Amino acid sequence: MGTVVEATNQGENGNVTEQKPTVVFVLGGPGSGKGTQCANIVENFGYTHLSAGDLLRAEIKSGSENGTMIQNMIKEGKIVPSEVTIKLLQKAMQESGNDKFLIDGFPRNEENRAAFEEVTKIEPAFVLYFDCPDEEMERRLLNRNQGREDDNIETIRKRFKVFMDSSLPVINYYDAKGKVRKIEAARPINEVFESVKAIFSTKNEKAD
Ligand SMILES: Nc1ncnc2c1ncn2[C@@H]1O[C@H](COP(=O)(O)OP(=O)(O)OP(=O)(O)O)[C@@H](O)[C@H]1O
Ligand SMILES: Nc1ccn([C@@H]2O[C@H](COP(=O)(O)O)[C@@H](O)[C@H]2O)c(=O)n1
Ligand SMILES: [Mg+2]
Repeated sequence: MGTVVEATNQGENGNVTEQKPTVVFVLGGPGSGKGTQCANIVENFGYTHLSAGDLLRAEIKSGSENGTMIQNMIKEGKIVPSEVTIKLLQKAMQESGNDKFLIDGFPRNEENRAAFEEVTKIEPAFVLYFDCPDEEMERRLLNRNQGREDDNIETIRKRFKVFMDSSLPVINYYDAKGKVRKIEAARPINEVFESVKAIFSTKNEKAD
């Protein structure tokens, strides 16, 4: 993704190479606490938090030509085509001025994963995975009260199924590459963050 990063390196052969941003994918079921913990990570570790879901909701509000399609997909708990989401992520990365990103809720399926890799050539430094039982996630979502159209029991069940069928395989893909850092998420927020801190304090932040 030539447009995201302006910094360059001189390689051993004299070629000028791009310095890629550090990307951490933050995954986990709906309501597992991704957004909550990302806010803590931003405060403590200087990352920029990009929630794919938040970017899609902002796109609806902006009056974009894709707005109705995105809204319908979110209402059904379905995954928006990668092309749309990746463009929003790329734009947000460029505008941030940062080179360290928590990409929350992405990649959500194999199509997201492969397309991001193809378009950006970025490999995540690691994948933070919040593992939480459905009953706890359901309780949290039904109590969230942020006016989200997808926080109703019917859509929540669809989102759980999409997570199991489409998102878990992505986590398994990265697990096979030794990139997954799994967190037990069904604990109080501060306890979860202690585990998160331990991961970000170890030397596994660099890309590749
Ligand atoms: N460890 C926790 N214990 C209890 N409640 C929590 C915990 N973490 C987050 N919550 C609450 O659960 C709700 C969902 O959390 P959050 O929005 O961070 O989840 P999420 O993984 O980003 O969900 P989504 O995928 O739907 O965006 C929020 O109301 C939040 O305050
Ligand atoms: N990569 C993604 C991420 C999200 N969506 C859609 O947004 C909904 C809400 O996402 P949250 O992460 O905020 O829970 C999700 O259910 C999808 O409909 C997407 O399509 N692709
Ligand atoms: Mg969230």
